[in-house]
Amino acid sequence: MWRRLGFLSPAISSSKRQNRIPESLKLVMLFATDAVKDDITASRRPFITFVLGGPGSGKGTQCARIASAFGFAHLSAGDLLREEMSCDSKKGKLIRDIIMEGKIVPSEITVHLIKEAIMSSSADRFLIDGFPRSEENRIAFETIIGVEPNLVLFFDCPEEEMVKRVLGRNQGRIDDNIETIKKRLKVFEMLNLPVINYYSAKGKLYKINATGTVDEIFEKVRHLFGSLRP
Ligand SMILES: Nc1ncnc2c1ncn2[C@@H]1O[C@H](COP(=O)(O)OP(=O)(O)OP(=O)(O)O)[C@@H](O)[C@H]1O
Ligand SMILES: Nc1ccn([C@@H]2O[C@H](COP(=O)(O)O)[C@@H](O)[C@H]2O)c(=O)n1
Ligand SMILES: [Mg+2]
Repeated sequence: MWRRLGFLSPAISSSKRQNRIPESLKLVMLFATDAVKDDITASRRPFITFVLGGPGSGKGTQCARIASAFGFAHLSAGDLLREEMSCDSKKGKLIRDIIMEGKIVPSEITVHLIKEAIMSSSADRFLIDGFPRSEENRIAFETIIGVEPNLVLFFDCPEEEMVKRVLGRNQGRIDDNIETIKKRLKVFEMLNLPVINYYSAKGKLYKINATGTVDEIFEKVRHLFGSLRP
């Protein structure tokens, strides 16, 4: 039924290079006192599921189904960034440039947006879609928000299928073109797989074969969530 993911082998050896924490994030972490963390955890301890997978693996599609079937609030890191990107500001332009390049936006920006979204919601369970995309993302979330995910879902999909899906998406996204997709796939392998391996080693990762129809994949997801008591 559910396979806990064993250690993934590809492209992990270079992950150590990616674990460097930028000075700006170190400062944020220094000031992420208990008082700040208490914003979210003082009155409640929400059930948090991180949803991971390569570009076009079906994260957003399955999250929408899970949200409506199991009462989760769905927060997509990419959607939050795209909303911020549409602001005519220096930060908006920075986000736009990074998304165009398929790179990862500085963690303090993304974690701040997620934190605001959690705080302005009354939900007690969240799907955080497309996050953490890197070890830096993961460490920033744990430090600033002060909680770990209860569960991590990984939609495992062959590259060829992901490329086909993204190119057929047709939602006007600035990163849905073949040049950016190639870069996003590289970034996924370099930066996101180490995070997936980290949660696998912690026994929190559930890997789902993301080939097949939306309904077939959701059947597997439904089985998992149906067995949880969040
Ligand atoms: N199982 C599936 N079979 C065929 N097409 C699918 C399937 N799941 C999703 N799609 C389609 O593939 C495209 C990408 O799906 P989706 O947006 O859910 O992926 P994603 O993982 O959120 O991607 P991204 O990381 O780029 O946001 C969408 O057009 C969606 O309708
Ligand atoms: N944690 C994240 C999530 C996303 N990004 C940037 O947004 C792009 C689109 O994300 P999707 O999840 O909607 O595919 C992604 O390629 C990144 O450029 C990010 O930086 N950090
Ligand atoms: Mg998505």
